[in-house]
Amino acid sequence: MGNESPIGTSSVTFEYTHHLRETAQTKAPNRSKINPKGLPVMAVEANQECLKSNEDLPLVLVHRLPSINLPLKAILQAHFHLLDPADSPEPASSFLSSHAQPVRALICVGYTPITAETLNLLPSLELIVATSAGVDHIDLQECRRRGIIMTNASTAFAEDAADYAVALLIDVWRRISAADRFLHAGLWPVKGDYPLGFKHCFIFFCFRGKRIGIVGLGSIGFEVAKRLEAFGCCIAYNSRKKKPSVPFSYYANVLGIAADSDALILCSSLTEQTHHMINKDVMTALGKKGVIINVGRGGLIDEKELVQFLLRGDIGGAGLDVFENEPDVPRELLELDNVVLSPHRAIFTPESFEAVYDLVFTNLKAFFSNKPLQSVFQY
Ligand SMILES: O=CC(=O)O
Repeated sequence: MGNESPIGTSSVTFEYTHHLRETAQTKAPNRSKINPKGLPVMAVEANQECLKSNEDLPLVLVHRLPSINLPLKAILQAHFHLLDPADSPEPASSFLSSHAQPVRALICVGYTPITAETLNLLPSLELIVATSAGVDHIDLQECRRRGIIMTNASTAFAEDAADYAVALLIDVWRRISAADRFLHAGLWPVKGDYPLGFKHCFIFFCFRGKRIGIVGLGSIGFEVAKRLEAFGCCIAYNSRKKKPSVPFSYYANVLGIAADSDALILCSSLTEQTHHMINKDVMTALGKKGVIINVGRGGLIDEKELVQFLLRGDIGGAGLDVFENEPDVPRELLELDNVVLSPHRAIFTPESFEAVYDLVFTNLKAFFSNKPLQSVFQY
């Protein structure tokens, strides 16, 4: 999720809408104007009124950079007493010191960093609800030490991220973007058919029977597996633990899965343990025809090594939605036809964000009623 507003959907879920309509009708039965976000205007106003009397609602801190919006806020305000330092002229740290001592639950919006210093200002914090799939912007070590529970949005984003990962693989193996550039440049009539081979090597690969190694079989990885199984691929996975209910072959280490795969698809979270897990040795094991797809985080790969492997032809190609120093992309990659690049957009669909609304709302409700949480981050 980028630094711009990550939540820009056109509709909201039934529960929110239902609640808002009810509120709107009670407070102002004659008005039914709809605001641009699809919420009844009166409901939003009614929620603002609620604010005046919402001290009894469960307290939730909104943690966001002022540049990141939370349109969900109007809806949440009807159910929770939201504390949002970004709305106050006070510096965030003094706002937190004076108001946030009793906060037990926090919504972390987008990639707003949560540092140990911020956590120190929140002595009662028990739950972080992240609106992103990745949580590498949060001090995980400190959260673990404090026993803070964290939920992320990977279940909400899983299908869209998986579609994108498969699309990148199709593009790398079937050279769709490269062929598109060839046509856009007007080269078909000049150079003839788009070349099928390069240096004695066929560049288009079919999917049937190809060995796919999924690194990180969480909700996103699992959706990738389902899709590629339907393409006739053989699926294996690497994760911290073997998953007893999963029919795919398990590899305890990434070197082993790389050696036995035609493509590695990275779906893991970035943590201290997974940082640069795709290193020189792993790329060597993957081999000259091997392809890497990354919809996790740039830091999973030693990017400098990746560039060298691609330039030398020591791996077959890459499809990358994420990079180590976004928005900077290594310039060398821009020249390569066996590399498909995308500006961290795998999860950006209105449907995904609608699912995030649901998840955030459901988890906060569950937490304050001592019910089980969804999409709990394991760390
Ligand atoms: O990359 C997207 C996310 O972490 O939500």
